[in-house]
Amino acid sequence: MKVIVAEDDPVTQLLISETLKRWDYHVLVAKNGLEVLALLAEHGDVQLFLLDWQMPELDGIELCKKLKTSRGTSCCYIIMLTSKKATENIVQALDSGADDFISKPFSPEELKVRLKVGCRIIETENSLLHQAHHDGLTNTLNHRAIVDVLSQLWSRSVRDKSSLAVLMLDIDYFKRINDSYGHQVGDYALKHFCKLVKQELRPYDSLGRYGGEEFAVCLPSTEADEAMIVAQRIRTCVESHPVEYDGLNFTMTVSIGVSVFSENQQSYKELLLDADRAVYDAKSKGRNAVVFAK
Ligand SMILES: Nc1nc2c(ncn2[C@@H]2O[C@H](COP(=O)(O)OP(=O)(O)OP(=O)(O)O)[C@@H](O)[C@H]2O)c(=O)[nH]1
Repeated sequence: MKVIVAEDDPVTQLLISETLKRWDYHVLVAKNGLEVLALLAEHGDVQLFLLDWQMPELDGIELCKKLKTSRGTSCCYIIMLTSKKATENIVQALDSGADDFISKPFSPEELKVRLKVGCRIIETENSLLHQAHHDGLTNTLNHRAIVDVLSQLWSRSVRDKSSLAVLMLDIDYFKRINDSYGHQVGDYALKHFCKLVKQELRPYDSLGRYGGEEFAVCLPSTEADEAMIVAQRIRTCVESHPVEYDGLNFTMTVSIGVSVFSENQQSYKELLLDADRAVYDAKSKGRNAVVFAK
């Protein structure tokens, strides 16, 4: 696990960082709060912090407040390390957002177990957050999460006048798959479908389960013609990769509606609605088709 150690005394900094490396932590060091913020610009995934209270420029308490307010939903666990010992100091540290407090001089064994507690809490929170945002079957974003992503991207497009496309994907005759082969095979087919779609997307595109066998894809910085190409690629890929399960082999197809951001839209909901209408058109045109929203 990555950990940022902030300590202005070079000897103590070296002692702590070498000890943590021996315990298999990936250690990043800073000598004040500002350096921690600079490190985070490059290592935004760090969640564990060991902060000295008294540091020049930006001290541990002020840094705690900044980290807790700026990191949104991403979990971070802060251990405050200080020679202060009074109850009022502990209260102040925890009140400013620290999760734990160790008084110097401390025993390495105590530091080791407190770091372990931090890792345990970070892992639990990460797993809870993942469950809150993902669909349990397909491991794609769930309905609320994909709508949140779209709403944020839409606001960014309004602000920057940048392009944005949405694809609405609806698997064709999915009920027949369940009816013919059973629900378990239907579940497998949904997972297979999502794997195929994901391999056609860029790392910064988002796929989410909008409902049952309907999925939404957000394509930031994507114009209409590029979105149509991606949609056609997905359609072809699904059609040409049959579901293979326990001796079964059958082809699945998908109907896709495509819509793009325009400055006339009042909300991201219009973008979704347009894509939804286009899927409906694709279905009425015979399915296994891509339709651009008018
Ligand atoms: N196995 C499985 N089936 C699901 C799941 N969620 C929804 N479904 C099924 O998906 C089917 C969707 O059926 P319909 O809405 O009639 O659509 P369709 O059969 O795909 O037909 P068209 O969309 O018109 O092409 C229903 O039978 C649902 O029970 C799921 O998580 N697992």
